[in-house]
Amino acid sequence: MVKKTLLERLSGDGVVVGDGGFVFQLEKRGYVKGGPWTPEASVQHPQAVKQLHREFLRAGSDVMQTFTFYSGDDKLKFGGNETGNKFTCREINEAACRIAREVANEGDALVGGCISRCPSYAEGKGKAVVQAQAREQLDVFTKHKVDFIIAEFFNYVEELEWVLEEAKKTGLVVASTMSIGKLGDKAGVPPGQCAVRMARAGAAVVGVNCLFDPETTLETIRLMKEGLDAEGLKPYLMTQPNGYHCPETGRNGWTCCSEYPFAMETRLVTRADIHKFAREAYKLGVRYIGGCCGFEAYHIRAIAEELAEERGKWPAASDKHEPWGAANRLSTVPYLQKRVGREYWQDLVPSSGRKAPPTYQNYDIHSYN
Ligand SMILES: N[C@@H](CCSCCCCC(=O)O)C(=O)O
Ligand SMILES: [Zn+2]
Repeated sequence: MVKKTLLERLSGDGVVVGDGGFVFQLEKRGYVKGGPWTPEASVQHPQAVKQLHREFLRAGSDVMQTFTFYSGDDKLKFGGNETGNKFTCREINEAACRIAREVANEGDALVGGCISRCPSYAEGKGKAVVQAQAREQLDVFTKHKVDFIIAEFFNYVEELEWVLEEAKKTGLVVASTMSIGKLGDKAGVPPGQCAVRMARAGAAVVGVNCLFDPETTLETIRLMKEGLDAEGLKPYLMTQPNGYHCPETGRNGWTCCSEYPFAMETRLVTRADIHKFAREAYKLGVRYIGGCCGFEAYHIRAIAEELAEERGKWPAASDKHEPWGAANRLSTVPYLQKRVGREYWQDLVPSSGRKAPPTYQNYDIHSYN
């Protein structure tokens, strides 16, 4: 089957549904070490990586992002991490490309070769070192014929420009996202200027991923769009926020929350939140809509279901899910049978359930017999 390319899917107002979060999900499942967050699981536990790709494919993802986040050799060794002595970037990227392609071929999905920021930039090692690291990763993507490149999670637009310079040489389409909020990158470059520089450096798709929640991400992509419009630039827009409500953050996003990274659970977004996010992103003109850390398969399904009409298709996982809880009618509990419909779920504000701070509601437990 000849698959439509990324640009063919995006052209004509098409919508591409991205995948969800890998390192956070695989850490919870015991296959990734939180802290370094490196992707050696692509070599050590390929079945676990494959399973997660499959879950996102079934949920509606059009893209299998190679599990190569933070796979640069400098990151694998960073801080004395033993991982760098046991695994190389090349072998991780090779394994990850094979896994992503295998699952992508189980459906109509594309493979996005994922490259992310490297510690060498922040350590000031310079352009030659950063670009040599990027070439190592990009070479594997070229060899494995990935469908396009995803350059993600950059917090300095200059580093991303250096990587985009190398990525352009592959001849592949590049989608690039920065991990920034309304305040812009770590050097103080505002979001609009970051977007303009990404587009001018050759990215066909520009946007933001992670670090910020869906609401902040929408505000940031709006600023990016304004910057692009002012320069008459029209790249496609992409958003893959994290899946945790964290409005109280400055330039460094959710890492400022004391709960980051191992106690974020009560902040997790609901599927109703993601319906809202997907719709707002679509109305803003975003056409590559996915998620990052915290986004599980049911969140991706919520994107695919919210935009099913625009996409002209439903995800496979919808055969086990009737939108807006309609299947609750089949519950044996009378009052649960009533918890159906968009009007019930879309504005429900979940409690954390904890007694302190008092964010739980004083239910009369006898009213639910
Ligand atoms: N494509 C990747 C993006 C991960 S984004 C950030 C992960 C944590 C980074 C950190 O705390 O250093 C994934 O889905 O895991
Ligand atoms: Zn993330």
